[in-house]
Amino acid sequence: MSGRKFFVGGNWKMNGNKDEIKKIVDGLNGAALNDNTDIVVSPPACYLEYTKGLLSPKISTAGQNCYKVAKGAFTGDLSPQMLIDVGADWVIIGHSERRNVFGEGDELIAEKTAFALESGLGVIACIGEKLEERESGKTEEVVFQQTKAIAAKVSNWDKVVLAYEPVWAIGTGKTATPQQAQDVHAQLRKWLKENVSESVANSLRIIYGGSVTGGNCKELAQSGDIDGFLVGGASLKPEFVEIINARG
Ligand SMILES: O=C(COP(=O)(O)O)NO
Repeated sequence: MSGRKFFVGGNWKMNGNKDEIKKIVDGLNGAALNDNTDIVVSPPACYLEYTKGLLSPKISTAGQNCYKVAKGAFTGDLSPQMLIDVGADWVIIGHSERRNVFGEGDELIAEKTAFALESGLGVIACIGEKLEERESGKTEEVVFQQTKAIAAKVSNWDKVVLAYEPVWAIGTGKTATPQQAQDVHAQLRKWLKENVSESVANSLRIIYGGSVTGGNCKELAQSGDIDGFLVGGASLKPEFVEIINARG
């Protein structure tokens, strides 16, 4: 195997309330979870401190986004410092919903990634192509461009996890096949070796997201360049335990 520790994140998106979060966390705290997996859950920001207070220490929390400065006149946004203040160790940046719903571009995502890292957070940096880009053979061009923008601003990759999330697989039930995902992950690792360093290419966790379930996670986890998952819908359900334990 790669020697890279398996990483599973649960992106709860804009879902949940205190009662529902308590039920989810009770389920996770009561489950037998693989010690060889880094586990992170990402509730809406307003529930981060509440969730952290309920969680077993085996599970970390992540923000779903943050801005690129520590404070200021940015109504509605929040900073890496605020996420750290409420116990988060990680932040998801550049999710396709931030790109395609809220119009965040590669440059801003790269700047936010760099500042979050400098502030002490780990970053789950998201990339992925749209269906029309895959169908026109532009998958590699798109994900390389997204990664290149991040690489231009990031000097220390130790606390970066790269999440390949094809937009056409997010929330659709149309999961990439293990071969499709493995192919892109391998190409990304090759790009990193050629454009960043062999050390970063070998050590960076590249995780897959897009309709991962308890039913497909084990097959996906058998691919050598798939180092874990970023899970949406299924992370709100008991099957998230199976996904955490996919690489037993
Ligand atoms: O957005 C996702 C994936 O969502 P789904 O698992 O619901 O496809 N991860 O960040």
